Amino acid sequence: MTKSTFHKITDSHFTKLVLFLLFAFIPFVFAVNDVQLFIFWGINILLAQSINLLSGFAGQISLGHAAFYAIGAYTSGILMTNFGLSLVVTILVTALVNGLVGYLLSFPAGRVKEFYLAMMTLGFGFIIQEVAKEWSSVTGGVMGLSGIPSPQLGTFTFLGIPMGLAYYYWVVLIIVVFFLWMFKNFVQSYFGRSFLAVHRSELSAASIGISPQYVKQLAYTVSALMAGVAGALYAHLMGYIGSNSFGMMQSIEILVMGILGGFGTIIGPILGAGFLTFIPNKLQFIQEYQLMIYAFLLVVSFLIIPQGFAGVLNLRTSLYKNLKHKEKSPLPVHNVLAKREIIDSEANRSNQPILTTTNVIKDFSGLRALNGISIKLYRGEILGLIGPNGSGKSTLVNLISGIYPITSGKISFEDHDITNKQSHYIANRGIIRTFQDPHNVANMTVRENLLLGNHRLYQSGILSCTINFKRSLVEEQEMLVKVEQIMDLSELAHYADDQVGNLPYGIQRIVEVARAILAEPKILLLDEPAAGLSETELKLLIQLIRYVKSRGIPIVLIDHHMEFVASLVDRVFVLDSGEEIYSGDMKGMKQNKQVIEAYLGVAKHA
Ligand SMILES: Nc1ncnc2c1ncn2[C@@H]1O[C@H](COP(=O)(O)OP(=O)(O)OP(=O)(O)O)[C@@H](O)[C@H]1O
Repeated sequence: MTKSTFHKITDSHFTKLVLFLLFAFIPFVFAVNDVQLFIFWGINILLAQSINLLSGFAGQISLGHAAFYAIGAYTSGILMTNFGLSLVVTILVTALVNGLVGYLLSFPAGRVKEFYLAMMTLGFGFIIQEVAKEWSSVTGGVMGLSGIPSPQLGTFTFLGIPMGLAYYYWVVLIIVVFFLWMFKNFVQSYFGRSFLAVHRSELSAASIGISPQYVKQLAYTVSALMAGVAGALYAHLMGYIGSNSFGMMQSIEILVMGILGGFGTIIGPILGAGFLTFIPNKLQFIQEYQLMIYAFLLVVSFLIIPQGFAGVLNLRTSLYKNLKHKEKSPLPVHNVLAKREIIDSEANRSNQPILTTTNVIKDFSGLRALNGISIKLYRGEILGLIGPNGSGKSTLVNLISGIYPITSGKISFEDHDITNKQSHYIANRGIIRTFQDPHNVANMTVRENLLLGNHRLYQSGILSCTINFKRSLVEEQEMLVKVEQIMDLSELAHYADDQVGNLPYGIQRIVEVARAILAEPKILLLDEPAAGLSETELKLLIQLIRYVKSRGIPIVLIDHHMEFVASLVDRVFVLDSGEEIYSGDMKGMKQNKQVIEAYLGVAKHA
């Protein structure tokens, strides 16, 4: 069976319905102990997807994830025992409380990375466990919280009806299926793609208008919410909770389920959760050596199957909704970009510039990379920014796009002061850039990367994307059509479903430029886009740049390839050691003594 046939079968509504019915049938076939195990699997699926969202998608390490599980279990248990609230209400309140805790944690956690983040989340896990142990008036302390209505003890009612284990199983099944459905919708929307973009590179995500801070806040909130619901289901299943159930070991178990199953996929963590639910239970002797076995599984997983079970089974999750985007759109290709007034750049000089830098200075601890640079960029023109290596070209683009803070001076865009604004803010205003080394998301396909370009144009809210409201589907469809069009224009259709990291370097560059075009820039900043391109790729690049210009969009073009620059630009601005040495047309530049000495002479011998 081919891969696509397999995906078609597993993705079809019919297969999903059959699976759901099979699972619904389980209480009729299996013994009580096994039904309980299936309930645990459901709870573990929520936990595994919760860490999958936070770590697998958004790239935020969490070593204390059991803390969210604990908060959910205690909140729900306390609400039910003390206030007699129903399961539906306790789950909703628990989800809200946990979401709030996750949101608050995102502020300190969002400020640190890697080792420090690992330590912080570990500390968070210990704190919550200690609070559960010591706050005995509320949590029952070391004795734990008992008396929670439980289907196992026959004390659980739902809508006034006593509920046995089988009924509880069905409730858990419905909740898990509902969450998985929402999870899939979320991951396959522009929200999910923004998570992976931030995971791979915050810098590059910000350059297309994604706020890393927002992504982290959302990731912690939703992840904590899911773990909280799992905690609530656990508390009601057991009828008793103690702080020992939410320690370091539980946090590691959650992590192992995600990693072993396959972070960044949907099916992987479901399999990982199943593995860690059923195997230790069937092989009781394992329990004594649990920590050692988990550690071993982690090492094996990292070394042998770094992408987990999902990787072994080739179960990659696509990051867009499978709408009928491949049907050719009636819109012609040139509608990818809204047409702006095309202004002759000569006549345009007397108008207001769209971008101005005034007396910009940039110091890097002792080194002055830019010394009082003032440039003006007018609508409809291509400005070449050239100069020898280390002259400050990229630094200027980094200042305009908000990557570096400016030492002094001012940058204005459409009459707004954008000096020292954050990168994603600047991108969202319409200044889009590419990098010297292509900054695509390597493990996303060409189509998914191009969809990232559209990010700043999406209007649908999080709920709309998660519940698949029609408006969000129509919007996604429109974006997919634009992606198809730009793929036609940039001859990328052939690579649409290939992961960008596996493609030749030149194609990766074209993908990045095409992605920038899809962001509908008001200004496009291209940092050495021709470097390393073959003749054919260069022609394609020129075609794309001309297309952008034909839509009236101004471009700042940095490159050392003089023929390429000369074939495109209206005027040039030449830098040497952070100073302006020439500004004007190409012809004048070629005759300018200072430029010949500083750059062109060198270029000849390079
Ligand atoms: N993050 C940084 N930290 C310290 N120094 C930097 C940093 N970025 C750039 N520089 C320095 O600033 C100067 C200008 O570098 P920049 O990368 O802007 O030059 P460039 O003209 O783009 O060169 P190239 O053509 O090689 O890309 C160089 O001396 C460089 O070493």
